[in-house]
Amino acid sequence: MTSRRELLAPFALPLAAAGLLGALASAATVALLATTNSLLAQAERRPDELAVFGLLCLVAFGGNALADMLTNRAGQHLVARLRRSLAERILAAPLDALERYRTHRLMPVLTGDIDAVSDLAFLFAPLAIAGAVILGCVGYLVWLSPPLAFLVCALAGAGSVAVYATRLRGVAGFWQARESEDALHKSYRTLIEGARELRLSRNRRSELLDGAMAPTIETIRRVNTRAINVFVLANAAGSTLYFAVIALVAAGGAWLQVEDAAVLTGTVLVLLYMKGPIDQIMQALPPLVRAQISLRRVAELNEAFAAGEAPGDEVPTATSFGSLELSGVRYAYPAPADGEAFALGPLDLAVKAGETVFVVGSNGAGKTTLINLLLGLHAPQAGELRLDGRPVDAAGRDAYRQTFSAVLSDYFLFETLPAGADPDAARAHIDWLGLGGKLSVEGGRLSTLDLSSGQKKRLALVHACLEDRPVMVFDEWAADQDPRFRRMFYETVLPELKRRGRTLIVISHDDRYFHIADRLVRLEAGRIVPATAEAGR
Ligand SMILES: Nc1ncnc2c1ncn2[C@@H]1O[C@H](COP(=O)(O)OP(=O)(O)OP(=O)(O)O)[C@@H](O)[C@H]1O
Repeated sequence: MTSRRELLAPFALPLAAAGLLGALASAATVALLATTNSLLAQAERRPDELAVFGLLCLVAFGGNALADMLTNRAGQHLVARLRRSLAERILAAPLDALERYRTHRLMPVLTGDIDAVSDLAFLFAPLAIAGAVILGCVGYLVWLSPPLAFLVCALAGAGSVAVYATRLRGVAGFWQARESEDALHKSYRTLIEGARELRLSRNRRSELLDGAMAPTIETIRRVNTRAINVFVLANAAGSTLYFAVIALVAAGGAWLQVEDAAVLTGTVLVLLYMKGPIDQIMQALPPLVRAQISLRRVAELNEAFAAGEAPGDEVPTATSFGSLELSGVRYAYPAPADGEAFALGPLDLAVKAGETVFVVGSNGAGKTTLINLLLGLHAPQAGELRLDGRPVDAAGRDAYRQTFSAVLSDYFLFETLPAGADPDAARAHIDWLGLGGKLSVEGGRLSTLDLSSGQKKRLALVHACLEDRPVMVFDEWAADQDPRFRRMFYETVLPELKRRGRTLIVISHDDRYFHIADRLVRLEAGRIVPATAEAGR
């Protein structure tokens, strides 16, 4: 709740100003109605009354337009601010928190919910104006005839209570549909990311379409139809009730002892006019409810990533780096529902500047988990990580990570060169890794990323080489290289990087090349075990 208030707080002032302007415009509108009624009742039009009429038109127009423009501006600012602040929070979030949240839950919030929240602001001025017009109209009705005004208010009050109760039922429906939309997003991801596998398997296709997507789509259709029908029913009932009130007023004037014809015509005129703002409020309810739900989701996301990592400023340089150390470090993944969690450690490991360390071991032994801890991507749950003898805490973790350049096993390839990279150096590295005829460097960008998987991996290595970082980490880099480039990686690239003074941490299954390492670190079931003397032969 606090978070929702925090999100909207900066917009309270412009929205309040818009509300005031809206109220001014509404007062002018009600005055216009009164003037119209008195002009209709007179045989002759006085010039001063016509001038007042013109002036009121101007105030109503100006107030309405300004109020709408103010809320539009506040709404656009709100969306821009939410987009930026959520992106910042996601970038600063610890990786574990991001992995726990899951992409299929993240994307609908970043795309749909932020836009829906802006409806709150866009709807504010029209609703404030509509509300003020209704209030003004009621005031005018009371002035015309208190008994008639009382009748109108009693019937309208009863109608509002009925509409509010129905609205609560509709809200529950929208909330249910929103949960299903997350499931739909998960299926969309499978649809796109599993495109090839789905084309190879009819069974998987029908499993996805008929088994997962169709029931979800159907649930959303059913729930949304029902929720909107509830709103529509409430609106229709409100409209009918409204005409019943007008009929009562028209026919029952005598019964209420209203003798003045101008009072009766005035009341009917105001009632007819009031129908517009009342309908406007009714129409705005569904988007308003959706916006409230979206705001709750945005606030949840904001809260989930509230504990971001502070970007420290002390970044080690290639010359200043001395060593990194893990001491008594443990890390366990959350336990799956039907099994035991994998736990790494406790383990101790020190890597000194200029060393080439190979991390080896069987599948699932914990090599990537160890690398994620060394890179500062996961925080140790026990023990300590040290850089040059100094413990790395949460505040220093982002700066610590700037020590490394890495090509991870599920790496992401950027289209642009690393900031500050020399294009000539980039071209030299591209040629060195056999990509010369495949792509070029134009204004800090790579001409294409349409490459084979082995070529993409070489390009990721180019990026890593261009970053001037003291420690380089490779997670099974050579796994998808042909024998020539695999050999080149171990016998040419790694020795060259070592010659340049880089510290190298390499996850490898290529036991033919273990002798390239200064030292082997062997992992088995999450623990470091003594390595045989294969390294540095
Ligand atoms: N995100 C995760 N959540 C839960 N458990 C995980 C997660 N990632 C990995 N694991 C578990 O941790 C164990 C170690 O995984 P890790 O990726 O570190 O192994 P590895 O030695 O790099 O294996 P490989 O040689 O196959 O790449 C595995 O048994 C796996 O089940």
